[in-house]
Amino acid sequence: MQIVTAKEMYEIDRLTIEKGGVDGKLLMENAGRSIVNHMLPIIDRTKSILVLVGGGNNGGDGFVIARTLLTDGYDVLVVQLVPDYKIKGEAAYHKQLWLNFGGIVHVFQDTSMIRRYLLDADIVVDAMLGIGISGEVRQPLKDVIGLVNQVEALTISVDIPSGLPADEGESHFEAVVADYTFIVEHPKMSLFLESCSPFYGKWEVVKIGLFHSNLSSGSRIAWRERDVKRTLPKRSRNSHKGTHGRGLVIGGSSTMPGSIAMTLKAALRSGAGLITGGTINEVFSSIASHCVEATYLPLLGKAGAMTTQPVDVSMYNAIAIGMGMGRNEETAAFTRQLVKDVTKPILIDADGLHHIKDDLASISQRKQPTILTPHPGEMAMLTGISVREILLHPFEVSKQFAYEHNVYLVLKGPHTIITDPNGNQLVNTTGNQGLAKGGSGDVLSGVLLAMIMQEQSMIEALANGCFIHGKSADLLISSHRSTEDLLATDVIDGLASVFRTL
Ligand SMILES: NC(=O)C1=CN([C@@H]2O[C@H](COP(=O)(O)OP(=O)(O)OC[C@H]3O[C@@H](n4cnc5c(N)ncnc54)[C@H](O)[C@@H]3O)[C@@H](O)[C@H]2O)[C@@H](O)CC1
Ligand SMILES: [K+]
Repeated sequence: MQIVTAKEMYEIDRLTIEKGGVDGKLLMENAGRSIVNHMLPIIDRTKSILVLVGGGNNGGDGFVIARTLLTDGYDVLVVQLVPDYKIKGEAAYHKQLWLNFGGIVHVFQDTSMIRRYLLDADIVVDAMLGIGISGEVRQPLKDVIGLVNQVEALTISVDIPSGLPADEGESHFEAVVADYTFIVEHPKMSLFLESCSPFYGKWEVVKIGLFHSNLSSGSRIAWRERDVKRTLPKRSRNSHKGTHGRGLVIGGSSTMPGSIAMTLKAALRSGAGLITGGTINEVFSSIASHCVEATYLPLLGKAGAMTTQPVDVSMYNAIAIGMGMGRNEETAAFTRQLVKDVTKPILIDADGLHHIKDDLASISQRKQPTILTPHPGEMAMLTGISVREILLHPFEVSKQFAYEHNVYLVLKGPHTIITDPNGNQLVNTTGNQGLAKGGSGDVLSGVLLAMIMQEQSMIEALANGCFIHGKSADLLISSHRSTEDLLATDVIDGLASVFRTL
């Protein structure tokens, strides 16, 4: 499922009309009809429906929706929020059809009129503004959006909640808070932004028959279960423990022994053949009994943390480093040296990210993949860009960083964005707020390590790992856990139910 900017959406629309020869009026008919088909299961025939239409093609979709519902016997009222002369082109065509079919258009007079209609409506269809919005919402739409958000009626937005930007980078907006949004053909970027996604409510994508096109701006794809099923390597009956690779996890310190234990266990539960924990004696003795399936590589410690030393990694296929290792200077020097020397794929998380912060230049020289897995706070530390700015432009910030430093970047959050060094991006579609807890990242690193060790394209391996991790949390929340009590270790236990369905 391709994620688009407004500009890309218009480009696909243009190609469909010019190259595909599909009339724009037909696309609008398809959009309105598809949306009604998706609405039917959630609307009741006895309810009264108010369709609010604006002056662009989003409003045109609104006229199609109104006509389709009217001919199906629904009680529909249309309020046009702009004067007649503003309705042009395909929208004017569909307005005329609405009138031909016996529909009435109530033209906006004042907000008290809207307030009255809203109070009488059970369902509001928001077709005021789509992806064509520019700048801050003007009056009277601004007030109307405010009123829509005050009433109890079920609000269904067409394509995008009115007022919401389609792209990243906008911080000031006033928008409809929808209960449902039926998105035309491709999710817009804002669906995956922390500041915008809550406005969408529940959402579904409706197909209207647009041209398939490869955009020049690189791929940006929402990664779903069907993608995981298609790309996740199947375990062969003939495989042995070495087939699925040997992984090494380096981390842990006397005050944080649990982190590495979770990473080891998560990697083993995600199909890793052989996993070794590289850690200091104090950690090893406290966790070995919790994770008996792993083997251990003793590392030299000083004051409860790792110190500089050579490590032979020749027998491992991939390495994860950083979890719970602490931030002292010797551990940092050890991490930097190891990352520089190792000629294997290496995933760096948590404290490891702090250690390599000032050595990103040598990271970009590495010949084997480097995977960095920061949350926004760590991303801010790595880039010097504020968390606020990162959350405002996560796609662009990720792309630039991955390209500049030649890394695979997993920017964690409610919609984790995975970016490869060429700027291709996959966005995870699983997970819930129960994962916003200590230990979640350690578990994710383990799942990702197991994925990296199996034969998959690197970006797909990372996206599959994020999907599986989030899905485990989702399944637990939908059965016997809550977002409050969910623990990182529960997510490890939940992996079984995810793998059973993939
Ligand atoms: N492939 C496509 O792109 C298709 C798009 N369709 C619909 O068309 C929409 C895009 O249509 P348009 O490009 O006409 O744009 P919109 O319908 O989103 O908005 C354009 C209208 O809003 C007004 N406007 C812009 N900024 C404003 C602001 N800040 N305050 C108040 N009014 C403002 C403009 O004056 C114009 O009248 C999509 O969101 C979708 O719903 C569908 O009809 C089917 C095909
Ligand atoms: K809308």
